[in-house]
Amino acid sequence: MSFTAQAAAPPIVEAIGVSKRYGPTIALHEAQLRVVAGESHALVGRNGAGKSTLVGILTGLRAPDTGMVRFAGEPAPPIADREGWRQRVACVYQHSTIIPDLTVAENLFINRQPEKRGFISWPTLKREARALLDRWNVAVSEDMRAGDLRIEARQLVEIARALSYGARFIILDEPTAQLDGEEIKRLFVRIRELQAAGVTFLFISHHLQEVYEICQTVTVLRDARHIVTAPVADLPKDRLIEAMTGEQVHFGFADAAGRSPVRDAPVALEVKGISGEDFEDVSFTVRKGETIGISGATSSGRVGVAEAVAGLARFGKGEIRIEGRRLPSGNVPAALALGVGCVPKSRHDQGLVLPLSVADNGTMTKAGRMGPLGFIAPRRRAETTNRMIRELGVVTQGPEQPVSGLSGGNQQKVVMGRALATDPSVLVLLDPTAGVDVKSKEALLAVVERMRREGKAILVVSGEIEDLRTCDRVLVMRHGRVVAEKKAGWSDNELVAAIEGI
Ligand SMILES: Nc1ncnc2c1ncn2[C@@H]1O[C@H](COP(=O)(O)OP(=O)(O)OP(=O)(O)O)[C@@H](O)[C@H]1O
Repeated sequence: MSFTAQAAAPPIVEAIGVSKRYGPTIALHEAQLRVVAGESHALVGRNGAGKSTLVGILTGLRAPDTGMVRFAGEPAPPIADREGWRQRVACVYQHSTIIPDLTVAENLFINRQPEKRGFISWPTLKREARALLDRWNVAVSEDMRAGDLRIEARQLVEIARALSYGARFIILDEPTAQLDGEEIKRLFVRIRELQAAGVTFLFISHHLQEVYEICQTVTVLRDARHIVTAPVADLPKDRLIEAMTGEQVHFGFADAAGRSPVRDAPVALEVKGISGEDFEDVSFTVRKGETIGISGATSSGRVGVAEAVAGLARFGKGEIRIEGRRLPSGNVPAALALGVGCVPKSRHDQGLVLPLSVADNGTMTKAGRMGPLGFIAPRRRAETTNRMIRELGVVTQGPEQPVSGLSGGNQQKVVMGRALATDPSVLVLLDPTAGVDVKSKEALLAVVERMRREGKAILVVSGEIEDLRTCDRVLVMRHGRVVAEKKAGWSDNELVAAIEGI
């Protein structure tokens, strides 16, 4: 399409004056979005700005209270017409919609298997799946169990599935959140190829540099409202952040570079030669008042080491001591009892019970400590929860609100609050700021710094530069082993080079 034809054509998708409330919460207020065919369009905003609500409306999962959605100038299908929506739009979520126990081919053609006289024709199914994967250049076997796919491959399979329904507009909801540097580079190559082949993307990310790298246009939502839509080239980073936060801000992430090293404080965490499923012979110590980072690619073994310290994963050889006392392998209650607090990797699968309240989630690790038989006296529960809400700045309607209604950043603050509720001496933080916006990130890292000053020993396991900058030292892992150690003061390039082994 020529540039003038493109400008004249109706947008591939348009949301006009869309509003949505959840009880007293206004999730969207007369919001608008206009995505031109062929572009990659970023949708950004702080946690709770209304992005997921808008995605729900654009994909027909939720009806707006007022306003409308149009696709290529035509009104969207009725909500009940799932097939109609699938032909126009798909969303690849952070949490996969793929069924792990089915093969890739079965996942691609779920509920629309080719039939021969009323029976599913397996050879045809496989053949069609192969053709579909080849057409979109997805190098994945159609016979593979979908649960065994890496996240990167799983995302491509989901994109191919959406394209096979006819949709040429795809929403990517934080697609890079669980990928490492190399994987992100490969994903971006594929996005550009698909874009050249006529696919339009709406890209949601809290990593603003990615917006500049992959998108041509950006829309900012703030407090349920549309703030601005502009070419990314016209909106430099400080103005973009200003649009997101509504204030001129200078972010002050804690930085360990100027701090004098902790030398004589007692060792709180001692890890000696431990080996586990994906790591080998890992040793380090963390003193009270010290923050140590572990970084590396997603498959480097960094998560395994952290989970071993938190009791979430087993280790075979070696030993872990918490203030001198030996930690049994793979035993969460024992880790808690010895004084380990943990922010686990996935706040949905391991962290929070979504239907339960802020108070229930926040005090869960304390049951059994506050009273006999795990019963927590209502007054103590309320005190603990209110303190957490205050100290961590959780934005919530109150202690009894289900955490499912909180934004991502506020959910993460509850996970952090829960890790701190037992007053641990060792804190293990896995990707503590994943999926949270710049300001919540700053707030969470300020809490980490406060905990360090109070004398806790902190282990931060992360791929995020800002998280690692709070650390006195960063251990870099590759293929299950610690291969480098960087003292605070490293440059981004230096650390990335160590992580990627360049
Ligand atoms: N099911 C729900 N029940 C009650 N409130 C909700 C529900 N879903 C969203 N909200 C509220 O609506 C507002 C907008 O939330 P939304 O999830 O759309 O924001 P977001 O921009 O996607 O945030 P994040 O970046 O954290 O994912 C928030 O205040 C949120 O708490």
